[in-house]
Amino acid sequence: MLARVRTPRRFKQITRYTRLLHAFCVPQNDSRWPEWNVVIGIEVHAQIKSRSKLFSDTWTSDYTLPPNTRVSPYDAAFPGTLPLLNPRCVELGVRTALALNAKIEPRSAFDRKHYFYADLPAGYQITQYYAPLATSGGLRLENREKYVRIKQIQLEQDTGKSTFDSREGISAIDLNRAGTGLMEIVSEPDLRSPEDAGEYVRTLQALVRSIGSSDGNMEQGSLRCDVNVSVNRHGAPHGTRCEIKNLNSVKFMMVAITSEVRRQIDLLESGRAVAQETRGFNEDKAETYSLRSKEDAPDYRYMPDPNLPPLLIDEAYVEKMRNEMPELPDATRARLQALGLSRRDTDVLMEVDSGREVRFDGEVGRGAVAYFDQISQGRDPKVVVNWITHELLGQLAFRRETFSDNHISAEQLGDLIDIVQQGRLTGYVTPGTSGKTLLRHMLDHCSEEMPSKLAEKFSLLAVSSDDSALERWCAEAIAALPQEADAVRRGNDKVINKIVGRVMKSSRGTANAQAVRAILLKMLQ
Ligand SMILES: Nc1ncnc2c1ncn2[C@@H]1O[C@H](COP(=O)(O)OP(=O)(O)OP(=O)(O)O)[C@@H](O)[C@H]1O
Ligand SMILES: [Mg+2]
Ligand SMILES: [Mg+2]
Repeated sequence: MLARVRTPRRFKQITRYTRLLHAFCVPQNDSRWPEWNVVIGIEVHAQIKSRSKLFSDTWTSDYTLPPNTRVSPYDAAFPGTLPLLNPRCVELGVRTALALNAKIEPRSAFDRKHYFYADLPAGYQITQYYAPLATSGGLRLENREKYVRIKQIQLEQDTGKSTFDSREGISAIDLNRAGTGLMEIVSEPDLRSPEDAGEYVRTLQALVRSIGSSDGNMEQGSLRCDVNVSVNRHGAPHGTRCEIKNLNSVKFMMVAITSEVRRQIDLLESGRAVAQETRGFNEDKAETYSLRSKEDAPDYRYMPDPNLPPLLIDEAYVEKMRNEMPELPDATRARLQALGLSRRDTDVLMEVDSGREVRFDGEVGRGAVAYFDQISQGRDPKVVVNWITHELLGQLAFRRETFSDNHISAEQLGDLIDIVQQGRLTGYVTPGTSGKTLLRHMLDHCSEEMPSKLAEKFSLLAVSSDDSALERWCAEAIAALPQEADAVRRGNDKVINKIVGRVMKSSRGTANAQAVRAILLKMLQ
């Protein structure tokens, strides 16, 4: 007989590391480019979700505000104004670094990166170049069994926005965004395909959202990617990289990488070389184009910012942040699956959840996972998830609404699930259908009324056999049908169905026919 041996933890760890090692070293055979290895590293810029900007006390804005309504003299680089570091931005940066398992540097510093552009009034951007906030982290890609190393995380300022009006021939400058805090999260070149890159950005997006450090909204520009791509033949060292700037959708990023890989392979196969350059992406043509070559790369003249002291972070602060960390997506997934939810249901809940608001001051998240957690207290998790993902989300989708439009509270949905599960709903339709009808009614009519009360109002609650209403209806039916009643008394049992029918009619279908029959028989004995 085979003995069952528990796999020691260390062994499991070693297997995992071997797998990781393979991800780095083993050539990937991709049928799209069978002879080539693709190497990708991504710089993600995530806008920090703080109330005020990185170095001024002006409130951060979103794209809906009129231009230049959130600008302080500092943001506009008026002479004599000085930066003052916003501790909230540091806190959210540290939380992000912890979520990425990175090492928080006890001493980091701010530098000036000089370049001239109309949306950068000071002529330099404050960033962390020589000493970043955090280093050597990593992110696990659940669906691709991959671990991507994170080189560093740094804090920096966002720029303003310039829009060129080609008819008038002028540029319009909006400084609302100028000075907003950004986290630049730089990966090592560990990604090997457009799909890896897509999964990496989505996972990172879910992570920053789950800890509330960024909206991570690519369409609105609060998460932007610079993607570095190179190709090499199997076994050869990494090739020369090109950096594609400012991609703001996962889909376009994947298209941009595919097209860039093909361009580089075509160059190399025709005997030419790939020149290191910065490139843009044309969405209409699905092509990348050259912005500037390495030779034209601006000299940023980095220098430490003389107005900002080094940022010192002690272990006690990091420990405090670590203790206050909310549940991270990996842990949430594991917890939900341990409750018996299917992978699909878990994914749906977490996907719907990703737009959630999470605050650290004790307030609970308003997302789908929090909703599920609240309702599943004391109820069957699988039944609850079914009501949320199938019934509720299904009806919301039918109404072209999303989860954030849902106004049914956790208590209300919990109550609805209870009355359906306990078989208290009945009617001419099946209990499940009545439940769905009630749910639809609740979505149509925003109210705080509990479903059990609504069911009572609409006579959808089953009347239990000990209910006095039942006996009253039975007595009334006997009085209304004296001949039939006599027939039953004389032993003609079949006639009782007519009296039962009468009672069911009085109860508008809410009575339990078996119970009615039993009561009638007792009364007519
Ligand atoms: N051979 C390569 N192929 C693809 N990507 C690479 C390669 N070598 C490095 N990279 C990636 O390029 C990126 C370099 O980013 P980093 O911020 O360090 O420097 P940079 O792009 O030169 O500076 P800047 O922040 O000014 O754009 C990293 O994500 C890294 O993983
Ligand atoms: Mg960079
Ligand atoms: Mg770069």
